[in-house]
Order: sequence, then C-alpha cells, then structure tokens
Amino acid sequence: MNLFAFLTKEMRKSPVPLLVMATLGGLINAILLSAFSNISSAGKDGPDLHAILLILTTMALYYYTKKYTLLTSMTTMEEMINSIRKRVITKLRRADLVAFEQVERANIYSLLTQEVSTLSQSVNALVNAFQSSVIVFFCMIYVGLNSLPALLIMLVAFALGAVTYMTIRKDTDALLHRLMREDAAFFRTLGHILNGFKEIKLHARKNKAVFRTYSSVVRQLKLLNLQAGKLFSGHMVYTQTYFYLLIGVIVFILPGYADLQKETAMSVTIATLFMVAPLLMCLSAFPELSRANMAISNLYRMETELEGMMREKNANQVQIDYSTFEKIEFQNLLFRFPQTPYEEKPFQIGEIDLSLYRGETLFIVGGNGSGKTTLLKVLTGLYKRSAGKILVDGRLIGTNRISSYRQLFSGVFADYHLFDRLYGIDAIDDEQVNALIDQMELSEKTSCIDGRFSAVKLSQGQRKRLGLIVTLLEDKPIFIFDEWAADQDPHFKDYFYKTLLPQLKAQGKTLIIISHDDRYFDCADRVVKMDFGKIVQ
Ligand SMILES: Nc1ncnc2c1ncn2[C@@H]1O[C@H](COP(=O)(O)OP(=O)(O)OP(=O)(O)O)[C@@H](O)[C@H]1O
Repeated sequence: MNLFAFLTKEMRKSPVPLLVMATLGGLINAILLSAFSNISSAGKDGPDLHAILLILTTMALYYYTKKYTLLTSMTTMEEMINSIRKRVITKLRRADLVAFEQVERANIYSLLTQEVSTLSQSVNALVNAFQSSVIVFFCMIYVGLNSLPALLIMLVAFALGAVTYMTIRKDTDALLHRLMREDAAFFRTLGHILNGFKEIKLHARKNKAVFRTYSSVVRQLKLLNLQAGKLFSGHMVYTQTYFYLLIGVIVFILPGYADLQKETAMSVTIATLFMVAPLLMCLSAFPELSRANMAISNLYRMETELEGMMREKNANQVQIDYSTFEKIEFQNLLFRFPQTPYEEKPFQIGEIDLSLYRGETLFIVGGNGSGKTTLLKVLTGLYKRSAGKILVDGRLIGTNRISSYRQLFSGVFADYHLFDRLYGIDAIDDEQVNALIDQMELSEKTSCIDGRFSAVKLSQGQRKRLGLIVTLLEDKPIFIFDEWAADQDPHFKDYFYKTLLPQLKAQGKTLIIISHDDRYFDCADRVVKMDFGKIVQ
C-alpha cells in the first residue's frame, strides 16, 4: 500500500477542503507570476495601481491558503497518528500471550515512534508537492499561452526526467529497505546495552565485544545514511542543473528558432524561473514518499501479524461472573509452544487432568524447566490450550468466555511488572494501602499517595512484596504466586508460608503457589509435581 492509498483509508475527514485550498494556493501563485510578469513588461511608466492592488490581494490570499493547508495537513496527520497508535496497542492488548512473547519489542518501539514520525513528515511533503505541482501546471499553461514551442520543449524535458526517475527509483527503494533493516538492528543492539548494563559492566571483554557489535551497526548505519544522502543530493543537483539547462535552451536558443518577441521571451523566462522552486519541492518529496511507503508497509505488516495473534478477535466475549465458583476442572489439557526453526520439538505440557477446589491451597513443584510456569499460564487462560477442556462448575470455558474466566486470577509472576499506581482499583483508600505497606515492612521505602506509589525503585524482594500488596487489593478469588518466596529473606519466607497463606485461605481464597521450598510443602493442601511437562505426582 502506498501513501495515497493509506491516506484514503485512514483519513477520517474529507480531503476535499484541503485539496481545494492547496489548488487555490497553486492558482494564486500562478496569478502572482502573471502579475509580476506584467509589471516587468510595464515599461518606463512603471506598474499601475491595479497591478499593485492585484499583487497585494493575491499575496494576502496566498498567506491564508498556505497557512490553512499547512495547519490542516498537520492536524489531519496528528489525528491519523493518534488513531494508528491507539489501534496498534488495542490489537496488541488483544494478542495471544504466547504469540506476543515472540514479537520483537524493538520493532514495536520503532514502529510507534520512528515510522509514525516518518509518516507525519511525509504528509507535509505530499501537500507541498501537490501545491507545487498545481503551480507548475498553471505556469505551464501560462508558458503554453505565450509560446507553444517552449511548452513542447518543457513537456519533452519533463517526460525525460520522469523516465530517468523511474529507472533510478528501484536503487533508491532497495537502499531505503536496507536502511530500515539496519535501524531495527540498531534498536536491538541498543536494547542489549541498556538491558544488559550490569553484565557488560562486570565483564570487560563482553563489554568490548558488545560495543564492537554496536559500533559496527552504527558504522553501517552511517555508511547507508551517507549513501542515501549522496544519492538524494546527487539527484537534487542533477535535477537543478537539468532545469537550468532547460531555462538556457528556452532563453537563449528558442527565441532564435521560434521567432519569439522580446516580451514573450521575457514572460516565458520568468515563468520557467518561477517553476524551478516548486519543481524542486516536488522532487524533494520523492525520498520522503518512498520512506513513507516503507513505513506504511511495515505498519500494516505488524498490524496483520498482531491480528493473527488475536485469538479472541472473532469470539464475542461473554461477560460472566465466575467468582462464586466451587470447582474448576482441567481435563486432558495440552499446550504446545509454536514450532521455531531452532528447536527440533517445541516444549509441551500435558495431558493434564486436575481439579481445583474453592479455598484450597495447591502447590506446583518440580525441577527447572519442568513446565510449572507454563502450566500456570495455561490454567489461568493466558496461554490458549492446544487441546482439552476447562470447566467451571461443569460449564465449559470456550474462547468467548476466556476473558471472563481470566478475571478469577490475580497474582505475582516470576517476571512481575510493578505499575507505579493502582490501576483498575476503584475507591483506593490510601490509609488501607499504607497499612499493608507497613505490614510488608516497606513503609520506610515507599507509601501510597492518591493511589500512586511514591517509589517503585526497590529491591527485587521488596518489589515482589509490593506486588503482593497489589494482589491483595485486587481481591480476586484465586491468587497465584510464581516462586514469590524465592526472592524473600528467611523471615519473610516464613511469614509468607506460615502466616499469610493460612490467613488468605481462612478468607476463602484459592491459592496456586509455584515453589521450590520443600521445607514448606506441608503448608499446601495438595502438591502436584511437574516433570517434562507432565504431572507425575
Ligand atoms: N515463550 C516461550 N517460547 C517457547 N518456549 C518456551 C517459552 N517459555 C518457556 N518455554 C519452554 O518451556 C519450558 C518450561 O518452562 P517453564 O518456565 O514452564 O519452566 P519452570 O518449570 O517454570 O522452570 P523454572 O523452575 O526454571 O522457573 C522451558 O524449558 C522452555 O523450553
């Protein structure tokens, strides 16, 4: 899809007023040309009052139309960008977790920042190019009215220019493709440096090796940018020279052959000179438009990818409250990660047959990589089961109920993300939150003010304690904790297993705990052990 098709699809308002104003602007430019041309051929008496008034009026109109087109195109583009950013994130929010985990984060960042800003710049370029082409069109009519041979020369010259452009366009597009690929590599390497800061700080050779890769990506980016710059400026200089050559032919050679009057030659020369700037404006828009076309194809590719991940898109989600459940059954559950080129056989769990009763404390245990977290993600409906059934009090949880089913759970995963405020919790009582913060021995580190935590830059164990507070406040029927205690000191570990879990159980909460702490396995009502993706005990 190119920029024109993109605009037709994405623009909410009609483009007609913008196009009319841009055309008017171009026409006014042409009137200015004619007025200036008349003044220049007015002779010794100088311009009359009418001509001066005409120029002043057209200038005022030019100011108004130009301002309108610039402002309107900018507003239209900002509105489109806003809606694209919202749309992409809406699709992302509805994506399947397992598919989302395969998405390159760097691509999402670069799409929503760089490529969107490329699009925004290109619209301005497009509007300017459109207005400029209107000016060129009217100038050519003016030239044609004065001298048909001059118009013919121009048309031939433009046709030759268009053919040249078509032949070089492929090279330009290939170069822009390489630039975009290198941009993505740049974001990836930068991500390694930012996320692996500690690791490279501790290891001088690793530090140098990562920096070498980064330098090579940056150097490659510089070379490609220079190559692109050289190509575009080369085109620009070539085009400028080409136009001056054209002017030379019209001014010096044409009058001799076509028997032009002095005044006519002067008018044609002025018109040709007047065309140079708009023509260059049109030409300078081409690289912008090529970049925009690529940004658009990247955008739609990502959107299509995201749509493919939206397993719940066609299922009209039914809102059901399962919070009073008594029993959840997982029958013959099977889940398999997608096949990648790097693995012979992707990891899978199942078949799993398990029942979870209201108010029970279930421990999931097993060795590293045995599939505990994967099982938890399938049980909570975060990973879509490949086969099998989930039944809540005998009622099947189909795709259209999975979102309601997920609302049963709240908890802290091993890679828990701590939000800086209590999103989604109505009527937050700061005092109640601060009492919990005190209970978790965090009151010297953070506090809750207007539903926000004053600090979230805490130790891993402290962050997880804050995560636990959020879970308590969310007050869902089932709490899940994935190796929560692994980051806690012995005192808090003991508090978690011996005090907190029994308290929550007494409140009627159902608890699913992933644990390696075999000392505390007796705190569970039931322990299931995972091995190679299967329940073995
Ligand atoms: N996003 C993913 N894509 C593909 N395979 C994955 C993904 N996440 C995990 N796996 C595979 O699933 C296997 C089980 O991982 P899982 O995290 O469930 O183990 P675990 O029992 O929780 O381990 P640990 O005790 O180390 O946390 C891993 O060995 C890995 O091969």
